[in-house]
Amino acid sequence: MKTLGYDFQTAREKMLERCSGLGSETISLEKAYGRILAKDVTVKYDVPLFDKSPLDGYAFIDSDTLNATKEQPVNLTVVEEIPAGAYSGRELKPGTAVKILTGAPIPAGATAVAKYEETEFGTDYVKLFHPYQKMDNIILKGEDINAGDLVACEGTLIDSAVHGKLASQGNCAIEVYKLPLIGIISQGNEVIGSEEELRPGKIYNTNRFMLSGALKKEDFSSIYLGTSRDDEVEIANMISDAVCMYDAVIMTGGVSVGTYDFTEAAMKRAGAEILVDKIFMKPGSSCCLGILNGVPVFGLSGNPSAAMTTFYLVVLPVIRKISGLKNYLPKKIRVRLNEDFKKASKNTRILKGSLDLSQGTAIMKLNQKQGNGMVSAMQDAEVFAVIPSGSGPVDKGSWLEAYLI
Ligand SMILES: Nc1nc2c(c(=O)[nH]1)N[C@H]1C(S)=C(S)[C@@H](COP(=O)(O)OP(=O)(O)OC[C@H]3O[C@@H](n4cnc5c(N)ncnc54)[C@H](O)[C@@H]3O)O[C@H]1N2
Ligand code: MOO
Repeated sequence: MKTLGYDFQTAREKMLERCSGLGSETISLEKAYGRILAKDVTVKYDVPLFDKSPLDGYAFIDSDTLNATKEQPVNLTVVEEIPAGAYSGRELKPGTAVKILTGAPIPAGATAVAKYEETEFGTDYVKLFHPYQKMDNIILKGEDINAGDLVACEGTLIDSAVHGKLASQGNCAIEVYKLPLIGIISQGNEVIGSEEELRPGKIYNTNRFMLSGALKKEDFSSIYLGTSRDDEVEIANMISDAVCMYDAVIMTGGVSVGTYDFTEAAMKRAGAEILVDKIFMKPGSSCCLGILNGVPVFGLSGNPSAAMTTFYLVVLPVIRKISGLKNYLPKKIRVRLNEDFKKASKNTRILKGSLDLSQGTAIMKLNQKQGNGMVSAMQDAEVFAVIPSGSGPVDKGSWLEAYLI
């Protein structure tokens, strides 16, 4: 008897509120890409560290150019060259200029930069043909990042931009959350491995690869722990072992109400607390989700598309949260259907499709195969759209709430 049924948001919340980030570890900047910050990082050094030139040209004092015209240019004496990486200790005097290269520090006293193309120059002079304003073509110290600013807060993914910001502060040790490792268990007397000979009634295991691939796409590592027979004790033992070694366990199969569906009984036998035993959506309603020794255990449908629906809407956000990520929920958008969806939806229905952004709006191209047991239903899927329960057929051009997967 199923008594713990919820909409997918509530089911997800039930699991999320019982899970949190693993401990932290300190790693080098070299290894930081793709990891998640375990504490706020503030800036030590201004970026840039000094006022600098954005151009190859000449630096000078703006007031020297007050009367410069095309006909009567101002002629300044070039006293020095400052390439990037060099530094001039001299203060610039009126009537003089320095040749300066992109990225080089502006010398003391200089207040403007002109690019080569606007000047006429020789080795020891430069002519300027119009007046310049104070700070023309000067990148100011701290303009990009100010010392004391927050580089990124706890729970942020170190993507290439954040990695760059961290790198701007020198070779620092970075505190990140430990990486979760996920165990995958398949279930079913009918399920065989791809190396095995196909016999009548048997099927090849597709779910383990769909799950491990979807995890890998988000940089989560998983290990396939094998396929159990439809046997309550065997499944319970696999779950008990798995929660000692892994930070989350995902199983498929055996969550319905048939004679050979043992997931819930096995989870209970292993000592798990069951938090959800049904989700009000199609596909993906059949599931059994719980916690054992603080480790989330997800029993998903054996049907491939049903399993992946629950995976993206419920399981992945929980795994993201365990990994320390602050933004763990799937991104919500609105999409327009590219064709009629003719069936009425008694339950909340999750449609799969791809996104076409070429016409300036998010158009969802419905996958032609939507069945809960179909492997093809997930092909090219980028977005899950939600048809609310009780809806009739949905017309082409209708707007639906959707989630990016
Ligand atoms: N009397 C009822 N029967 C069913 C109901 C129901 O409400 N009442 N719900 C149906 C729905 S909806 C779903 S979804 C499935 C859920 O089934 P199970 O989670 O118990 O999964 P199995 O029966 O073990 O398998 C279902 C299907 O998937 C195939 N399978 C299993 N594992 C794999 C794998 N690793 N790779 C590929 N395919 C797999 C399996 O052979 C079955 O065909 O229950 C309905 N029944
Ligand atoms: O429960 Mo099934 O998972 O609706 O497709």
